[in-house]
Amino acid sequence: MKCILELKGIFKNYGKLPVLGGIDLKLFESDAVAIVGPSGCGKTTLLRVIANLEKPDSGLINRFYNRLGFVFQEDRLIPWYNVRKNLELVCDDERKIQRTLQRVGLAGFEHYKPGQLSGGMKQRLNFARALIVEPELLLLDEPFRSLDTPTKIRLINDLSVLLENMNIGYVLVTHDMREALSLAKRIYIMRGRPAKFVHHIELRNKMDFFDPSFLQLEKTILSHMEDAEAFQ
Ligand SMILES: Nc1ncnc2c1ncn2[C@@H]1O[C@H](COP(=O)(O)OP(=O)(O)OP(=O)(O)O)[C@@H](O)[C@H]1O
Repeated sequence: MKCILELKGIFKNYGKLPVLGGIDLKLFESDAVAIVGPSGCGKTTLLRVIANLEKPDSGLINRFYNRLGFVFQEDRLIPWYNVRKNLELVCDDERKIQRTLQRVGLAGFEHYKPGQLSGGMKQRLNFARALIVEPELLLLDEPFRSLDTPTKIRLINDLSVLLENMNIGYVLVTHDMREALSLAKRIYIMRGRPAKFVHHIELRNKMDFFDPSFLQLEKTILSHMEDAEAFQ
């Protein structure tokens, strides 16, 4: 399997605050990875380092992909532009706009402004903005935050199928174990100040949101995260 990204010994401080303390990670084509960890441990910082939006203080990054998509934690939509115009800001190829709207389930909503969309539809538009460039690697920073459970489950299922069909590798950052277990095949647990990966879990397949074996895995992951709270 082709490696698309390799991180070796990544360290990052913000001034005197040590945030990342030696992160190693290798991602492959069509990979499905989740990173979980307590709030403030450095998950977003790691995504920003991967996306080259932050420079690490030391460490090595090898990038073997051409295009990257990023779904940011905060909304990056322009409220006075409609759906189409929000996409045109990223890519003005009409065929790609149509195809992407179909893919994310927003065909027919081209003329809606973000304020006229539901939370789930707004997030579909955020996915569309990241997917329209047809990335080989997609970074997802808490993409289901503030969505109600039924909307979240529908979105997770749709996104999981879509990313698999498009052969896109992705890294999902989340606090939510169920999101991680539903979307990832490898889950890394980050903890400490500065943060490292302290544990990782390999799953044979992504799991259904209501899989009965969820509880045990959720407990295992949480036990590592609770240690983290005590550690800080
Ligand atoms: N630009 C910045 N300048 C200074 N400190 C920062 C900056 N960005 C983040 N930090 C600090 O770095 C630490 C890690 O932040 P980061 O946002 O990466 O954590 P996180 O795990 O993604 O948190 P959350 O899950 O709450 O989003 C925090 O203590 C935060 O205050």
